[in-house]
Amino acid sequence: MYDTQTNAPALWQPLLPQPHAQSHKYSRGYVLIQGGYPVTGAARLAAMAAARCGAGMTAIAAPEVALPIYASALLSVMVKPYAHAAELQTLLEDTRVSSYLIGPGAGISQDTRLTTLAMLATGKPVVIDADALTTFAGQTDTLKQAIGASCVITPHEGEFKSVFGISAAHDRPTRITQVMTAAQACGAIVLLKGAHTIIATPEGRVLINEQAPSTLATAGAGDVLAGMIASLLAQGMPAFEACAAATWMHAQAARLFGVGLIAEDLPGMIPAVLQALLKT
Ligand SMILES: NC(=O)C1=CN([C@@H]2O[C@H](COP(=O)(O)OP(=O)(O)OC[C@H]3O[C@@H](n4cnc5c(N)ncnc54)[C@H](OP(=O)(O)O)[C@@H]3O)[C@@H](O)[C@H]2O)[C@@H](O)CC1
Ligand SMILES: Nc1ncnc2c1ncn2[C@@H]1O[C@H](COP(=O)(O)OP(=O)(O)O)[C@@H](O)[C@H]1O
Repeated sequence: MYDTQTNAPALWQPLLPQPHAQSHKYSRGYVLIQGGYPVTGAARLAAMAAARCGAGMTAIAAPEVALPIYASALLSVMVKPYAHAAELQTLLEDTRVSSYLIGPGAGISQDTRLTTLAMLATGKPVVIDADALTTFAGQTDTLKQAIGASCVITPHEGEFKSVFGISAAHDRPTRITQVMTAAQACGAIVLLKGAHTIIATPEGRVLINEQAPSTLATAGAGDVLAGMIASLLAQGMPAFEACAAATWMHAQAARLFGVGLIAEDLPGMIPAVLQALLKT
């Protein structure tokens, strides 16, 4: 049996990170995002969301060929170009990095898979989304062996099916049980996205987020959510609460914006959502 709670700020609000007088940019959390090529929009959306959620430093590690695209479209987000795998590994080993995100726009390739494993090998929090998840299709055991503390995977239904080999059920109790079983099987927090997002830990904690507006069904909204989770993890928020807070704030940002929402609109709404949460 499980006890499913509905996601609400009371569950995580006191744990939201806040800067203090002694903070510097690196001490506020450093999110390193793998930037893809030729799909570059997804990592940029994630990076803007990570920065707006309070990480003091957000950087995109990008193949050298993509440097002009990333650098011309980003100001506060740093771009770290690499020419080959060894240079990327050096970027990953920067001791100041406090969380990683891989998947948005990464491409379904052996390189993406190896970079995901290299991120996991650091022992720091990792968010695995989109293409990076797909590179582990049907390989839950491999994921489980590689996953250490604070790993979050964020599949939509299609990715859930490809990684865990089962279609997410439509009836709620079965769906929740499936996500809990998936979390146990891979040893990570599993966040199954959808109109109602389910968040489950390997230890059996589970939450359901119910306040997302249907305007969130728009390209890139999931990339924004992944960046938000990575940001809260980088700032030291416990992983389950970071997932719950990011999912709630993501939905709230969309609600505040209203109709006509596109993914680019979400990062800019985060400050108003955070401000209201930190005031109450
Ligand atoms: N601005 C940018 O740069 C953006 C870049 N992006 C990046 O592009 C990359 C590939 O993105 P993508 O959309 O081609 O792949 P993906 O989402 O896996 O769809 C493939 C197939 O999966 C299915 N499917 C999808 N969603 C489903 C669901 N909820 N529930 C069930 N099934 C679902 C559906 O197939 P069907 O089931 O309909 O046959 C669909 O045709 C990826 O790296 C991403 O991060 C995007 O984030 C957009 C903004
Ligand atoms: N009908 C819906 N109602 C509310 N939220 C939705 C709905 N459909 C999708 N979402 C949310 O929108 C986001 C879509 O993410 P995802 O499927 O990864 O798209 P993308 O890959 O384009 O970023 C998720 O946060 C999901 O929970």
